[in-house]
Amino acid sequence: DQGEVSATPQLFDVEYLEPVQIGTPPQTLMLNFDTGSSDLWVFSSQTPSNQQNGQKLYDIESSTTAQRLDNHTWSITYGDGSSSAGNVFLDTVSVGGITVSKQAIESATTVSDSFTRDTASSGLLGLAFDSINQVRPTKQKTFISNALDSLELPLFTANLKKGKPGNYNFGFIDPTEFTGDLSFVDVDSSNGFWQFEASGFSLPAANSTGGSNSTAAPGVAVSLPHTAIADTGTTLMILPAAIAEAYYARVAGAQNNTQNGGWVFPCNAALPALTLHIGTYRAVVPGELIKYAPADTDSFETATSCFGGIQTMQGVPFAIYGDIFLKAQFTVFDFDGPKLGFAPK
Ligand SMILES: Cc1ccc(-c2noc([C@H]3C[C@@H](O)CN3)n2)cc1F
Repeated sequence: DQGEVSATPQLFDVEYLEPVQIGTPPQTLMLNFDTGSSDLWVFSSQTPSNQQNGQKLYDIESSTTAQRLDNHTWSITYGDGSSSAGNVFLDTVSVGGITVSKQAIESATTVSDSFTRDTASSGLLGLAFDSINQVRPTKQKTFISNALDSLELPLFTANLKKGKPGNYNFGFIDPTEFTGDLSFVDVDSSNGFWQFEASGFSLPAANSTGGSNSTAAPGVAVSLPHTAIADTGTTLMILPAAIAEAYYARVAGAQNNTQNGGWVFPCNAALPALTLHIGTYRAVVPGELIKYAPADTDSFETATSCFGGIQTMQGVPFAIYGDIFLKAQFTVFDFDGPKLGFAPK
């Protein structure tokens, strides 16, 4: 089989939502596909009403194929401290025409505030490795793990875009979605993530006049080996401080302001491209993608201070190449290897 679903960005591309059919007759819920986790959980008829805020629910009782997975529960905490927990059911799940019967559906009996406030999302669909699934006493498989044997190729691709719908494909690589050749890098899945090694970065030559989306020949290359994960469920790029410092040193007026949560800069600043070195691949992230969101008002029209798409975070053992990065690269998540493929688009 082959499948394709749209990936629709929410405000400021904070997350991307994809339609998923659950149960019989099918109930379509918008879920957040997350290559940084491995649980498929949903707001459901078991979610307390005071923790709901209009989210569409998985109505367990009205699905004729729902089966309770007795004595199994789940509980998960995400990188930003948000969390959810509940019971487990098995039911039929389809994504872009790819169907898995007896998929573990994790029904939320509690969700933290940020999920309650996230009104458009009915939950998450994890696309990382089964080893970090949080169902106990017996871990459950992800949708992609269950679907793998039925796919033409054991892979899926992510094609996220700035401010407009992109797509995920399952089981095939669409050559019209990228330019040039794909570059592949080995994945170490021992921590359950799409984890790989990056070797450094480069910035445009200081005196280049290249604008915010210039892809002028990158200037000096800086060797800075670091481990990273490809994470569609993280909005920004969380990078080693050395890279963030070198980048924002090239942005007039940039400052790392802990009270508004990280690196900000004047919205009229010229933002250089950042090029990340992954094996022989040079992943260019244009400056326009790094001008992430207004920081001092709700709109780019009135904001003077803007929040950077490149941030740092204490205590995270690896860099997180999130949506800011993935908006600039066509990415192949290949279970054969496993390996990641990147290409410009
Ligand atoms: C409200 C809300 C909060 C967090 C997340 C969230 N989803 O994936 C991730 C990243 C970080 C790591 O945990 C795995 N991938 N974060 C989604 C939300 F809708």
